[in-house]
Amino acid sequence: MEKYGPTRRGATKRPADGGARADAIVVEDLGRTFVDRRGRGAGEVTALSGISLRVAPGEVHGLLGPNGAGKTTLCKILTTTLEPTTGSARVLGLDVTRQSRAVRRSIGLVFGGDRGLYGRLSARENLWFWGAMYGLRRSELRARAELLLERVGLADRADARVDTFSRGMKQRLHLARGLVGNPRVVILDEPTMGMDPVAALDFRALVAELREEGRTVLLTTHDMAEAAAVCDRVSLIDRGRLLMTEDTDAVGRLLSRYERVVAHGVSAGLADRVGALAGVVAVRHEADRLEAETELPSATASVLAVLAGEGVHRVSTARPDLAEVYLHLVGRRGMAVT
Ligand SMILES: Nc1ncnc2c1ncn2[C@@H]1O[C@H](COP(=O)(O)OP(=O)(O)OP(=O)(O)O)[C@@H](O)[C@H]1O
Repeated sequence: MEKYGPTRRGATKRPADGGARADAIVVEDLGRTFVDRRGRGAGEVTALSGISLRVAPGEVHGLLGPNGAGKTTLCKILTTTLEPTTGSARVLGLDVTRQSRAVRRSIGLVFGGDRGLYGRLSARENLWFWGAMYGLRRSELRARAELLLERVGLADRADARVDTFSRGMKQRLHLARGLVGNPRVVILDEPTMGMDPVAALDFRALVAELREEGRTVLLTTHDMAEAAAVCDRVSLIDRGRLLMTEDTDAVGRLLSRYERVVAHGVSAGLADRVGALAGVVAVRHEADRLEAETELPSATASVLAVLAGEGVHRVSTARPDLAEVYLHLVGRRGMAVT
C-alpha cells in the first residue's frame, strides 16, 4: 500500500516551526447553526462555534465529546456534505467549500451505522462501486477491493449480500469503503459503533497501520479509552465548542488521576471533614449520600479511611466519566462552559 512517510505513536508530529509545514487539516473559527424546526416555532441551534483546529500530516487525532457535542457536524463539513455558516476549513490545502470535489477525492470517510452501503450488493460489489466513484481503473479497483476485504477480515464473505451482514461486519465494510480510494486523509465518525470488543481491538490495529502508512486520521468517539489507545492527540468538544487539544498521554494521565467515592449514611459533619482532606477536589452531600471527587490515589485512600473510621461501609469508587473530566479540565483552566 502507498506510503506517505511513516510516523510512530508518541513521536511528535508537529513540526518545530509550530505548523508552517502544511497541516493536513486546518479549521479556522468554524461555526455552524441549524434552524431547529422541532417543537413550537423555529429556533436556532448552534452545532459548532468558533472551532479552530490543526491536524498534522500523519497524525491520528481524536475528536471526543458526548452526544450532541458537534462531532458529526464537523466531520460533515470536512467531508463537504455540509457547509459551514462561518469560518473556513481546509483539507490538504483544499478549501472544503470552494474546492469540494478535490477534497472528496483526497479523503476517505467512514461513519457508523448502515448509511452508505448497498444492502442488495455483495461486499465486493460495494467496494467496486465506491472505487469507481473514486475513478479507480478496473484492474486497480479489483486488486484494491481484494486487498481491503482481506484487511478487514471479510474475504470469506466477499460475495454475500450486505443486508445479511451483522452490524459489526457492516462497520468493517465501511472501513474498507473509506480506504478504497487510497486516501491521504481518513475521517472516521464513530467507527467502532456496533462492533464487538474483538472487532474493536482489530480496529485499533488497523488505525495503527494507517498511521504507519503516514495517513492522517481524524476519528470521533465518545469513548475515552478508545481515543487513548489509538490517538496521538485529542480534542475535547462539548456543546459545539472546542475545550482543549492535548497529547493523548496527557489526557490519559488526567483520567487515571481522578476518582469518585460515593458513600451512604454520611452526616453533614463527616462530609465537611472529607471535603477538607488534601486531594479532595469536590464534595456533594445530599440527605445522607456523599459524593467526593479525588485527584490523587492517596486522596481516595484517605477518604476511605475517614469513612471507615466512622463506621461508614456502604462505599464505592468509580472513575469519572468524560463530562466530569471536562469539568475538571475546564475548571482548572478557568475557561467557561456555557
Ligand atoms: N440537521 C439538523 N437540524 C437541526 N439540528 C441539528 C442538525 N444536525 C445536528 N443538529 C444539532 O447540532 C448539535 C450537534 O450535533 P452532532 O450530530 O454534530 O453531534 P455529535 O457530537 O456528532 O453527537 P452524536 O455523538 O450524538 O452523534 C446537536 O444539538 C444536534 O441536535
